[in-house]
Amino acid sequence: MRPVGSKYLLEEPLGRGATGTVWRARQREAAGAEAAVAGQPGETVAIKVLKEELAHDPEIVMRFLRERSVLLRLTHPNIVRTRDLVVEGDLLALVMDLVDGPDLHGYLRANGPFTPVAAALLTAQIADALAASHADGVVHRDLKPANVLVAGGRDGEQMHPMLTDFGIARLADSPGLTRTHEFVGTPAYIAPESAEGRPQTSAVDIYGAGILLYELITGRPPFAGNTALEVLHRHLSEEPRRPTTAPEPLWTCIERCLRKRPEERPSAETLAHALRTVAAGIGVHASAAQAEAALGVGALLAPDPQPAPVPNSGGDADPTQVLPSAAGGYDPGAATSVLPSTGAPGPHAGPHADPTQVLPSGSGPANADGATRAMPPVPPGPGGQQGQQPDGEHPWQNQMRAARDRNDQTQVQYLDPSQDPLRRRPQRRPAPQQSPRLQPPQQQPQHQPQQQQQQRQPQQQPYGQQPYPPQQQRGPAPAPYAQQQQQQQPQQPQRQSRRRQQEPQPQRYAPPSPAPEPAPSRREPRSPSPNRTRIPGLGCLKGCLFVVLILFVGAWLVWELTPLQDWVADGKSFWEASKDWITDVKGWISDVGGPS
Ligand SMILES: Nc1ncnc2c1ncn2[C@@H]1O[C@H](COP(=O)(O)OP(=O)(O)OP(=O)(O)O)[C@@H](O)[C@H]1O
Repeated sequence: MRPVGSKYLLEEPLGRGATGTVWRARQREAAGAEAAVAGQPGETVAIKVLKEELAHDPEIVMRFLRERSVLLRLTHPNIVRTRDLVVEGDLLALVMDLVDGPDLHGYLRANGPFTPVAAALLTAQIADALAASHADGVVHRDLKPANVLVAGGRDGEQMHPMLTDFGIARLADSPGLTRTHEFVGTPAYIAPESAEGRPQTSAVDIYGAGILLYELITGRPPFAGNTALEVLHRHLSEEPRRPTTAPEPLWTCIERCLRKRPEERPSAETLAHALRTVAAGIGVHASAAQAEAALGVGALLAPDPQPAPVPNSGGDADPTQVLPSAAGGYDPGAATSVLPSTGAPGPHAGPHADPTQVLPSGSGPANADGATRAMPPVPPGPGGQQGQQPDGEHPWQNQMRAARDRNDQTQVQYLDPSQDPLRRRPQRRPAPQQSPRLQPPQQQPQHQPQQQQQQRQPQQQPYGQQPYPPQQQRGPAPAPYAQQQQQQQPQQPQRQSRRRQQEPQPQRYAPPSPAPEPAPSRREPRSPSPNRTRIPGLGCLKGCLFVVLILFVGAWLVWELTPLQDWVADGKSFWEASKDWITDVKGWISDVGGPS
């Protein structure tokens, strides 16, 4: 097992995403005061180890530390709690509560679409989580089924969705990673303004909630295509079609969320209320008043008057400029990608964006937005003045060093390379309902079509053995909800995860010393052939020569050892005798016919 910081041990990978790998891990000892949750020795947690390329980028490391307080204080029953942030050497990790359940993407693939009532109630809880985070100035920006973990749901329990990956989009959105004018997100879930590089607000999460709701009731997102470019175009230009399975009030909610103009979308709080009204009014036990309220849900869905802004999220859109570059393979349902933005660089983004713009300071444009408000104050430097380190050190580098010092206390212990969990990949296991996945685009150099090719793969299946309740058996739900859920068959759920293409693993723990445990037996590698030179046709030539030799020897033996020679001689006499015989016959014939 591999230690992360001095407090945690990674046990097994749970899944891999675009920004890192999530591990089941165990707490070695209680975390320090800097953690939001101290935890107990032996406690199981989930740890997201961010990709090395993120961890190597000083800008991202600083952003990681800057976001520390935002992430740690974000608590809500429908948000996966971040317990601690670990900086160890150049390893960055988020310690989270371990959620015992599949993600919504895997659940959906295993169980099929939800009933409208169930989908409305589930999305209402997700909207609750969004409302709480938006109130705190935090916009998720990567809402999708894979980022919703589902706890509960067994033995009649009600499903409990929990939103995860908060702040990850913000981390990955660093100029260090995206370098040029790009955005981080999932094409199927990207809001039009993000696709165009226009400024983003919390309305992007509402758009994501609309897509999610659509996917929950149909099993697929409304805008699909073979390339990211195609999907982006559809988000920008196509109106979603009402699915046959969507009751009118529910469609009203979806349609409002999917408005192209962000300022026409409702707030998360309004959406949650509207969805509960719809769920109560479309069930079979709905009263006349409830049904009427559901039909009038449009009146509830007023546009959000004050959406929370996303800092540095583009501007000055020019869709024609960059859209054609957003081509490439595309996984419609899954992966978070770093995509080229479809807009021109805005005042706070782009290749020349000044990262310090997002640093809290007394004034300036960065301070005007909500997310900046949520950031912790800049600590004073050694000289007591913020941002004025003698060697021009970035004000956040103190924190970075302090965090590293804190975590570098980790004892360096021998780790057999074959046992290093960071070298292992999530296990691929057969899955009953694995959906075929398309290859998403891969990240390309600057100004090129880029996306990260990712592949979902089945992974450890902690739920594979346990019957997860089907949507129609999901426990004490509101009466209409429970009744509506009697049309679908139960299936085994499974967790699914994504794996980026051949992502290199951190290899920091391989000091040579005796192995504490015997390494698992491995197949002996096949020894290479001694004849390493391959001559085309040599085998055939050798075969032919061998056959000729055999024939020659055989013929010689037959000639010498059999009476063939006598037979040949006899054959000559016989031939001559035959000729004499023929001559005699001819003479006889001429004698017979001659005088007469
Ligand atoms: N707190 C957690 N508890 C249990 N499992 C988790 C937790 N967080 C993530 N997982 C599992 O790990 C998988 C991978 O998580 P990750 O967030 O890296 O994936 P992702 O959201 O698909 O990736 P990305 O958004 O970076 O493309 C998830 O699909 C989920 O099954």
